[in-house]
Amino acid sequence: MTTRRRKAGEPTAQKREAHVQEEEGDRPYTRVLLQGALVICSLLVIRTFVDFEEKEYGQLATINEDIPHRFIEVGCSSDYDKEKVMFKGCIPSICGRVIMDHIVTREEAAKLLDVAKKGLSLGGSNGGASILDLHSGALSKGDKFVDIFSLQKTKSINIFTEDDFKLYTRVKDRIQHTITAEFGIPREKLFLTNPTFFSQMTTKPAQTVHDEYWHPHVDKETYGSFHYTSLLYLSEYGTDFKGGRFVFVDKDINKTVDPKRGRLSFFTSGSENLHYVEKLTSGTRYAITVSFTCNPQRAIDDPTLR
Ligand SMILES: O=C(O)CCC(=O)C(=O)O
Ligand SMILES: [Fe+2]
Repeated sequence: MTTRRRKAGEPTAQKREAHVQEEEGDRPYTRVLLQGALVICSLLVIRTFVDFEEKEYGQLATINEDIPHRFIEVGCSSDYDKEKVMFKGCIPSICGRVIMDHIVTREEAAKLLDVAKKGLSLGGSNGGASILDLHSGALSKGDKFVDIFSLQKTKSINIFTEDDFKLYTRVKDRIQHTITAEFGIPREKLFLTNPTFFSQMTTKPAQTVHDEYWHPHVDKETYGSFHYTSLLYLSEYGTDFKGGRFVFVDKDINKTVDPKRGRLSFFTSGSENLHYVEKLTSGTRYAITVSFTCNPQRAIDDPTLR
């Protein structure tokens, strides 16, 4: 039998055992500590992310709200300075955004949706957004535009009725009247301008840059003649489509407008109202962009059945 002498400073057998037990007991304790730290870190990350999301998006009009009237003033950009004298009384002196859910009824919006669908069924872009302009007849088809009225003739079909046009004009007149009342413009100083169009947005990838609806833009720059832009929503965020919210790009936080059938949103068209539409993630979104100008030379007539 061999025995070994304990060296000076070497722990006794009992001490060694106690130490081993301590180490083994330590491991789960350390693990619990680490797991705790991990949970706290994850919670912090989630919190930061939620904060970021909240900072990124303020909600101006949600799908669950019913909004008789909401006016949000924003400081006017200098975009109108050169035109103030020329179009006195019409150029905005107060700029802003307005949401009104009761100017157009849900029934009227549903009928306009039918008009949009039957018109767009004759065409449709290769992806992204498609438009139908009842004034000029322009309809997206593939990677270009065709004239829907000529197309009707070639196909010997009549898809629109007098009533469709009457409804469109009646709704447009009401929107125009609402904008003049809201911004204090004499009625005879504001004119419908082009392009005024139905839009259809899908998840199908856009093939041309014109069909990419998700880029931030200023309507006054993009379309030239616009002073007031209005958007009438024909379908619903969350049920008819997902994604596709309208977003005002602001310095502090972006503000969203959820499209809702019959919801009217209008705003001054300068760079105080930079905006875009979020990419859709499912479904199809329909709206009408109804555009107004203070420049009588850029006025367009009501559309007629041809
Ligand atoms: O449909 C929308 O919500 C916005 C469309 C738009 O920005 C435009 O037509 O210029
Ligand atoms: Fe726009």
